[in-house]
Amino acid sequence: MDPLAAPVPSVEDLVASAHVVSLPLTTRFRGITVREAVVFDGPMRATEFSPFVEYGDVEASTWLRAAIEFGWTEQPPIRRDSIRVNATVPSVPAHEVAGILARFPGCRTAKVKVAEPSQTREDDVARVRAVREALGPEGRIRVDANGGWNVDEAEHAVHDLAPFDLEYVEQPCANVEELVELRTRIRWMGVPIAADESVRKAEDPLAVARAEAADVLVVKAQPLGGIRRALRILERTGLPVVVSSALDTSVGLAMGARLAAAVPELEFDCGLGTAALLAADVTEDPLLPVDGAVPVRDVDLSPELLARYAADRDRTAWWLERIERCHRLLTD
Ligand SMILES: O=C(O)CCC(=O)C1=CC=C[C@@H](O)[C@@H]1C(=O)O
Ligand SMILES: [Mg+2]
Repeated sequence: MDPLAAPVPSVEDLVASAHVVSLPLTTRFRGITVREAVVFDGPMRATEFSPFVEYGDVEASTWLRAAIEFGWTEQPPIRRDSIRVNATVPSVPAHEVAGILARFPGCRTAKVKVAEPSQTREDDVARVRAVREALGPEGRIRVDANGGWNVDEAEHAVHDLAPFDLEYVEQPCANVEELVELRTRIRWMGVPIAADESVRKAEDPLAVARAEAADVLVVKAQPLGGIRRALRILERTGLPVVVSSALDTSVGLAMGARLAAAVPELEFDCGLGTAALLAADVTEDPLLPVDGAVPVRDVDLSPELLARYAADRDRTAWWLERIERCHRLLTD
């Protein structure tokens, strides 16, 4: 039994407090235009369960553990009450970049999606160039390939993108061995590597640090099983951290902000500004970036918005069954 695991409420309690929503996005992101999520009225605060629909139950049950911990238990002490965030730029054509950045007022850092399978390296270069032009020389730019390159492709891409002055390249290749190889090859270019999927989807989230495959860790509260587990992973690796969202509603973003607030040292801006990519939310007071930061606070659910964006009957039934299966995995 994991000493960090919060007691699991009954499935009846979970289902009774669940609201399944379907929120439109402003821009297509990781192939979706609608974000489905479950938010709960937890006894401590509103909380969220939103593993992507294609994830299996074992992976999704880790996200449920996080939801329960946040909604049903006290949280670790915080060290800051506001978190600087990056703008998140989906794999849009270069001419749409300025419009996206305008949704993230005051953000000095932008994370740019690259390596989209249907696009070319020239598309990536054009998008990153447009971001550099918009942010000016002081801006910080990081790119995220979501493991989309092999080592050679990644080396060429970093070579082409380095002139725009990259803060780091996130998950350039899919696995840890490739990251190690790439890290050796690009060391002379001075572009650090950040690991995301190699932490949040790995059976052993510490493997990437042990292999010295990355310079920075991207951590997300839900996929890592909650704030306490994420903090424990960070403690054990000692690497600098970027806390990021999973394209959550403002409720999940509040969980992420809470994690970012509890981290001992936070030198990088965090990927928690993504409420700006949602065209609708579950609260009247969303966790949108203001002056380049989001506040660390709980979020009040809006009954009116929950009703307006409620998922249809079939999707609601699908999510409630998923909760039941994940609950069984946590209690068996
Ligand atoms: O980090 C950010 O700026 C926002 C979050 C973000 O990019 C992601 C959220 C959810 C799923 C992922 O494909 C993606 C990521 O890979 O980091
Ligand atoms: Mg990522």
